[in-house]
Amino acid sequence: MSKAVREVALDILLQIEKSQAYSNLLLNQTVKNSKLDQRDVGLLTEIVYGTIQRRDTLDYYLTPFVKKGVKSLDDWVRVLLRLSIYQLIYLDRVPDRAIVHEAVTIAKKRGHQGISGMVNGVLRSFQRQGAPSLSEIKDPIERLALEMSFPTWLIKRWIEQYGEAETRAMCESSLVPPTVTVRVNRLKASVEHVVTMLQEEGIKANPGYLSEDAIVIEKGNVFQTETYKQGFITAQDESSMLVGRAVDAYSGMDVIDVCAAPGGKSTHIAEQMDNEGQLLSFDLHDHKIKLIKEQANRLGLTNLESNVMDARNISAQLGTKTFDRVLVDAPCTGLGVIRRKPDIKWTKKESDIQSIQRIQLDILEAVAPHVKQGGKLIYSTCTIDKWENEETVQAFLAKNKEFKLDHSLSDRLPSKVIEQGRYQNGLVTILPHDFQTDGFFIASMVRG
Ligand SMILES: C[S@@+](CC[C@H](N)C(=O)[O-])C[C@H]1O[C@@H](n2cnc3c(N)ncnc32)[C@H](O)[C@@H]1O
Repeated sequence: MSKAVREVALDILLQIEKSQAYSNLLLNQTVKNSKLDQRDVGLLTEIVYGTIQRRDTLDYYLTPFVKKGVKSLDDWVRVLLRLSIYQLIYLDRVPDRAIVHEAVTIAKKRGHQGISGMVNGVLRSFQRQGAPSLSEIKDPIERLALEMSFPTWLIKRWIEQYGEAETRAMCESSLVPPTVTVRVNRLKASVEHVVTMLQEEGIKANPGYLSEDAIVIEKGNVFQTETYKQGFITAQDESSMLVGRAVDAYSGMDVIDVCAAPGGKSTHIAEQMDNEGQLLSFDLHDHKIKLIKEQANRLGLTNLESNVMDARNISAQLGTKTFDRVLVDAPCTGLGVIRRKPDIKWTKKESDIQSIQRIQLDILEAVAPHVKQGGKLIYSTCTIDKWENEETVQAFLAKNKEFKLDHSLSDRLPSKVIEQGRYQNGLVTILPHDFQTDGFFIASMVRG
């Protein structure tokens, strides 16, 4: 049973490494096409995420045991050793003997006698001698980076922006498995009612901690339930739900969401508009529009219309049309959702921040004339990098004097966020460890 799981894990990890495939998408796809049972899926998920999350720490631990150097190993051997060491250190439910035996069996199957002997030798030496201490690393930034398994540039950047304690807390929270949360479709039922419906279908669920629309799923596959299929709920993180509330849209308004796919926030806004008025949901990519439409159909939303558009060319497509609310849930580095997509920390480069900020600013500039006088422009990201957040907003405001920060945003945020001290003058940043949610940034601006 578990031998198959480890081979599948090895293949997924190799694919992520080679083609920079997204871990969550690849894992979901593999699980869908496999015959693995629920327990095996749990183990597979744990090994894949854990090995990516702890990649650099695992390589550091392996270093004294691999004479020719971890980097010079064939990719598959390095990944096999990583995932085996990960299990030896962090998983209690599999006996160490079985972990080593299975690694050696896989090595025999994929390589020659010498390689399986080497894998056996490395893992047995590691068992005997244990992991080398990280305290030998003198440089504090390098030590924290290896301890938490984060790239040094990111640790440095976060320390500059948030200080050492917050950086450590953010890293630690990214190593904890993410919670599954869903948003209740208020057009159909209340949170309490949906919790009962889910319990009747064998799902352990509780009202959310941060968002008034959220339900936290403790146990069970919620996406197989009738409650889900009949459009009572949508998968969404609790901090992401705060964006929909920040938009402050109600029935009869003209609203536009220019970076809308796969539709998490658009469908939330459409629900708050009581399925009335007009919500236009656009995205750059044609194939993603289908996802928005599927969600809107499932949820029974008829006030939402979706189409392809490059937000930077909005005027060419919509002329001079203006809206009461404009949402820019911008493309970003995703540095707030590393807990959910751990590969982000290895694939993003520091230079990506600057190039993505250019796109964010271009989108804001292009949509600004389409905000009605007295209307609101909401800018959100799932990154916590200040350059993509506060700096982007300040740069936009400096050039667009008719916009001001909207201080009424605080009225639409949960009191917990204000008490945490994360709100300031129309801007809010939620760090991943604040409430064990995704990291998020929201700015609300009003056109004078
Ligand atoms: C953070 S995601 C949006 C998530 C979405 N709002 C939700 O809640 O489900 C950013 C989206 O922006 C889209 N995008 C990137 N550049 C764009 C552009 N120039 N114009 C419109 N959409 C763009 C991407 O395809 C991606 O779907």
